Amino acid sequence: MLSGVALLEVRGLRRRYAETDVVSGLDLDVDAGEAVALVGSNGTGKSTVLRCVTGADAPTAGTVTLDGQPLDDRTAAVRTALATVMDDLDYFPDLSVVEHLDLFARAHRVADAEAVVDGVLRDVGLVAQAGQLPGTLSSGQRRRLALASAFVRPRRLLVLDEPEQRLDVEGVAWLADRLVREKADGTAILMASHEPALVEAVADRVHELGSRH
Ligand SMILES: Nc1ncnc2c1ncn2[C@@H]1O[C@H](COP(=O)(O)OP(=O)(O)OP(=O)(O)O)[C@@H](O)[C@H]1O
Repeated sequence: MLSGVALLEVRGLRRRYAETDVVSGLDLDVDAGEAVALVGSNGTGKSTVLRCVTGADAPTAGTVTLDGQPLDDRTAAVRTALATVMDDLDYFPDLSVVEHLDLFARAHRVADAEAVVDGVLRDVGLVAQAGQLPGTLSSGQRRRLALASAFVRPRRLLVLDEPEQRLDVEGVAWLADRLVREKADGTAILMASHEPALVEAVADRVHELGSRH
């Protein structure tokens, strides 16, 4: 971290669709080892904020910086630092669970990829499904694979859109514990969530969207 500069800084973020400001002037900071949660009713702009942060969408106004530099998802430094789990992870239909994770880890040049993948498979509870193709997984297992894909690669900032989706009660408890460990390892987390127990367990600060940002 540069002194006085949060790892992630969002300033004056505005996103207008047609004639409506979905997000109007959001400021937030997330530092290494911190988690910030975006909460609010359906349609209040949580995913829009996350997409503007990751570069999947372009803000109408405002800035997003990582280490004080404009966050540009085309740069190698940002692609190494930023791990996202959004709604839309696609899988290769002919690669197994373990092959997907191996691919992510090796593409990001993770040292000892095999051991890292083994550990994450155990952690997310997909050891028995390691050889299965994505199309044969349950929806909760596919969600666990999406989360696992973020945990096998380098990361300084995790951006998670409703990471609790489709997880069972035990899975949500595991996720809370895992995200607390991520923070302890110095990872910053920005997440949108509808799960109060997850927010309570993980978030250092909560931004409620939909009222005043
Ligand atoms: N590409 C788009 N074009 C027009 N409107 C959009 C577009 N993307 C999002 N919106 C609108 O912006 C608003 C915010 O959507 P967003 O997905 O950010 O909400 P959310 O808070 O994540 O909701 P949820 O809790 O349902 O996931 C919604 O009214 C949505 O219809």
